[in-house]
Amino acid sequence: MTETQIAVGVFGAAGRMGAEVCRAVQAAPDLELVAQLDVGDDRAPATAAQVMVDFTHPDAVLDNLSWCIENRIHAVVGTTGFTEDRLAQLRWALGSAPGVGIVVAANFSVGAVLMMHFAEQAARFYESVEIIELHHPDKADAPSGTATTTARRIAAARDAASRPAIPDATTQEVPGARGADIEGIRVHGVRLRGLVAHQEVLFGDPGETLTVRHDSFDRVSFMPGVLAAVRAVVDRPGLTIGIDDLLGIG
Ligand SMILES: NC(=O)C1=CN([C@@H]2O[C@H](COP(=O)(O)OP(=O)(O)OC[C@H]3O[C@@H](n4cnc5c(N)ncnc54)[C@H](OP(=O)(O)O)[C@@H]3O)[C@@H](O)[C@H]2O)C=CC1
Ligand SMILES: O=C(O)C1=N[C@H](C(=O)O)C[C@H](O)C1
Repeated sequence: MTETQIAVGVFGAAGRMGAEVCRAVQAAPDLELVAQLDVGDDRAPATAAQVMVDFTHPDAVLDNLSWCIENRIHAVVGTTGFTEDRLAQLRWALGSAPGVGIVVAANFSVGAVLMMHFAEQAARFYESVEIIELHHPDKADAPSGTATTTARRIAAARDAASRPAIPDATTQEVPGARGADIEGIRVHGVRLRGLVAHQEVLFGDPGETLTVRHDSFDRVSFMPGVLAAVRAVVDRPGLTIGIDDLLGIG
């Protein structure tokens, strides 16, 4: 490792995302892969890391991050399941570790970040909006973190514009037919072999609709965002949510 390289470790290194992150870090001249950890592995090699990247499981991520904070190691986190309560726990824990940075992002693909941004911009103009997220069938969580984040951002934008509730005359429903209700926004999940990660945000007004769609066809799509976060987090103490700022979006 040269003096200018950032030492990086990966939690979930054998997983779909973790393996891709290991390849991306190894291919980047300014980064050095110093630890690849999976379930049950001794974390000792990770003490050599300046930044740990976590793509594991919502049940595992907080314990990994507590360990990072205790050991004053920055973290870049793509694992889903971050509720407001979990983010508050992280902020509180970071309070005892000045200088340590954590970036948590529901989606590291530049296109998905733009899709969420565009959807947020459109939100105040339309009477109706629904989200369809489409993923590979091996995904553990539904709705996706991206869909949940998008729904929250749209709900906040509608709220700020004093938009009334979305019209829906449904009175008879097979349970689940109208999807999940995330802060008043309907979110529908599709799990289909052949897919990777996709999302459509559908807006409707009298006489017109607008669809904002993003497709990740390959997990390489997440790597520029992950590496940008790894490079940025060493100089970004505290909690950063999303990579919009790092990409200059917003
Ligand atoms: N933010 C973003 O841009 C993206 C986020 N994701 C999210 O990342 C997460 C992982 O996705 P994906 O890679 O597809 O899932 P995988 O199941 O393929 O990978 C998760 C890996 O983490 C391992 N793991 C579980 N617990 C621990 C632990 N405590 N310490 C270390 N490793 C652990 C698993 O091991 P084992 O299999 O033995 O349990 C597995 O190898 C999900 O939450 C997903 O939604 C995915 C893509 C993009
Ligand atoms: O599990 C996945 O694959 C993905 N997870 C993230 C999510 O839940 O939003 C990001 C992307 O959609 C891929």
